[in-house]
Amino acid sequence: MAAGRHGGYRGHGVVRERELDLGASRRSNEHHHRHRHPSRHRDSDRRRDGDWGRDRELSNGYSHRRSSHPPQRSRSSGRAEDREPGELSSGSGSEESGGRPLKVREQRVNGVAGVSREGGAPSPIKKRKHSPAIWDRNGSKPQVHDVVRSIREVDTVVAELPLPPPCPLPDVSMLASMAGGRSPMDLDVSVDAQKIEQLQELENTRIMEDEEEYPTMRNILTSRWADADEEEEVVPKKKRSVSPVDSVKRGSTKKVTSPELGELVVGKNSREGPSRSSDSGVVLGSANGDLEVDRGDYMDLEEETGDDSSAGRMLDTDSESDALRSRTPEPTWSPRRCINMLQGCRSVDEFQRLNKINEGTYGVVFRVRDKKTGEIVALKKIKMEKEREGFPLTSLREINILLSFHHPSIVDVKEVVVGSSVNDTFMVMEYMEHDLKGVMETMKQPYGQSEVKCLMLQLLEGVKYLHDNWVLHRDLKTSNLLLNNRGELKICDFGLSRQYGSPLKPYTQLVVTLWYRAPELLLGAKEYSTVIDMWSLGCIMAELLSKEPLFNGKTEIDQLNKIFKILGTPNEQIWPGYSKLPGASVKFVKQQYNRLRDKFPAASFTGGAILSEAGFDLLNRLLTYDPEKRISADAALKHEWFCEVPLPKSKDCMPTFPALNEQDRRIEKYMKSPDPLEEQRMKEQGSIGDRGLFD
Ligand SMILES: Nc1ncnc2c1ncn2[C@@H]1O[C@H](COP(=O)(O)OP(=O)(O)OP(=O)(O)O)[C@@H](O)[C@H]1O
Repeated sequence: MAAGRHGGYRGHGVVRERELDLGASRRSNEHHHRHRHPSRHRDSDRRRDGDWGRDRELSNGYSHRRSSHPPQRSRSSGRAEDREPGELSSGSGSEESGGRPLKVREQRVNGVAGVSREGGAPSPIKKRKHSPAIWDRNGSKPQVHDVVRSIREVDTVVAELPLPPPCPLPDVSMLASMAGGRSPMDLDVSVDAQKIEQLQELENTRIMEDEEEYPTMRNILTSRWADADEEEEVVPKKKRSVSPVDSVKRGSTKKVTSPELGELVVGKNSREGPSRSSDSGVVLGSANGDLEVDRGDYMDLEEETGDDSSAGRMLDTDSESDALRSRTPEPTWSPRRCINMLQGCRSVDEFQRLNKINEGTYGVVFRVRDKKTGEIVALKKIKMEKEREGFPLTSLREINILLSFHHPSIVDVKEVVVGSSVNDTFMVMEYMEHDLKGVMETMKQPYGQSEVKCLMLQLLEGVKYLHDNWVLHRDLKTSNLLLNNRGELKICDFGLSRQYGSPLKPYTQLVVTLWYRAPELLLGAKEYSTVIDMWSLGCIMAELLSKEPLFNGKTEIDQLNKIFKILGTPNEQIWPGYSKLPGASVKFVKQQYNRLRDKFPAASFTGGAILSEAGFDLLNRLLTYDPEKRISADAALKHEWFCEVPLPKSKDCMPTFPALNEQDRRIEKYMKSPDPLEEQRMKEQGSIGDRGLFD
């Protein structure tokens, strides 16, 4: 099975030969070129992005002899304004459509899923979601100093909004009708939509229940994507710890609190570790001194002490929060509601366990056989917080996104199944033989350029699809990229993903595994968008080419130093706005620009990673310091590198490997970047020697 249909594992000692696989490449290039680069696209791309063939200075500060590339359209003035956030589109939201979601038809280009613009054919999966931006229309942001007024305003705002009414608590009859008395396996696409609705209801129910607990914290009750406005909430303050980010911004007079960069506010039993979400419990200090909260972060958390009221559970008491607290009803969460929501799902007993694939921070993944159909699938058991009853909201988000999104580069979630209790909930996913991290650890030589192109194209297609649909993945890394022996790459693990809206809002910085975390996050930027994912893609591209993580820092400071060492220390000139970032006040050693080419030369006599001029240009664009200038997924897909020899390898010709996921994974001995939650836990336990940038 692991050998795939190629009759055996293709070894990886012939990388360079593969580069010369020009026959297939040429064919696929013609095809690729026809579909991916029709002249009208190229013209418009050039108009927008400039001709990258002329001399220019790279936006990460490196002077480079290729062409100047004018800054891309401003992220705030591009798609974000043109298209209503939350509008689901599988197409490329390019300028040709004025940024509106295009009606597209998916097609395979060189074995890689692509999209083409289609005049009128509606996308079968086009779907409108409720936009977080809707909630911003008044531009009002509740202030900490006026919590009581905010409470009233929240009520008013909620009453005004043209969104669906608050979802009723689910009941058995609703669920019975949802399931239609049939197995979820029998459900067709329309019923699938019902399942998604059900998940949305459940997510909303959780939000509502939290609202019941914290009525003053929530101003969005009904939107499935309500959490996207996470930081608009107003929370009474409690000084748990002081963030150097805030110190930098506000000096020593700060009144409100922010945990340290990415600090996780843990539940009542901190020894049990943080909540399911990396976002969970993260409190952000806003520039104006108000306290802003990452919405989802409260969902799964319990009070720190039993006698704390829920509204003030993470925060120090002051008179406002006391007043607030006195109005706060006791938590009313009932696990029964969750159980009800899961009725109609098949039982996990209908699957035969074959082996445990891997255990991540948030779930355990098993390889199983569907007893009914014989199909091999992956089951991800959702880890529940021990400290609190209830279904983790972030797991709901992950299920919700994965059930909603269908794309060849995104792992397909088929259904949700349950065990004997609500604590045993599983996502049934298509089974993939490997993840990219595991594959690279077993490879003797790194991928060649044509293979990297094949993988990067698939990855970019998936990321473009997410961004077009207003979702940030926020944890792109090699272990979250699954591979099968048909050469297909799929993005998984949407545990940290989140919808974003326009205008940009502050989000928690504690996202993205350290090694793949964008510099603006490391430096404490509170507003970020899709380009944080693009930085991760740059790190992944470099890792594919060299088989080594590009920046493997141990702490935030170490990570920044590693980045600066290779790309140079940024300054206001190459990154306008840099000096205003909280972390920029730290005196970093001045490093010269830009040593990336040393790592990826155009030719190598030692068998090291090589990268053409165009490939290097793309890598530089992905690793551009200034987020405004960093390349988008859409533009990256059209990059010249994918059109030059060696052409992207077709998926069918990609190397195959023994299926790692058919064995229980050994304890990982490999260098591993802690994920954001793990990182937080280590910080709390003091096991990161070199404290973080803002500690
Ligand atoms: N559909 C799948 N098929 C095969 N293996 C999978 C599948 N989904 C996940 N895995 C394996 O399980 C691992 C963990 O999965 P996932 O990243 O979804 O869990 P997690 O708990 O969120 O992990 P993390 O700690 O990295 O955030 C993946 O790296 C991959 O090796």
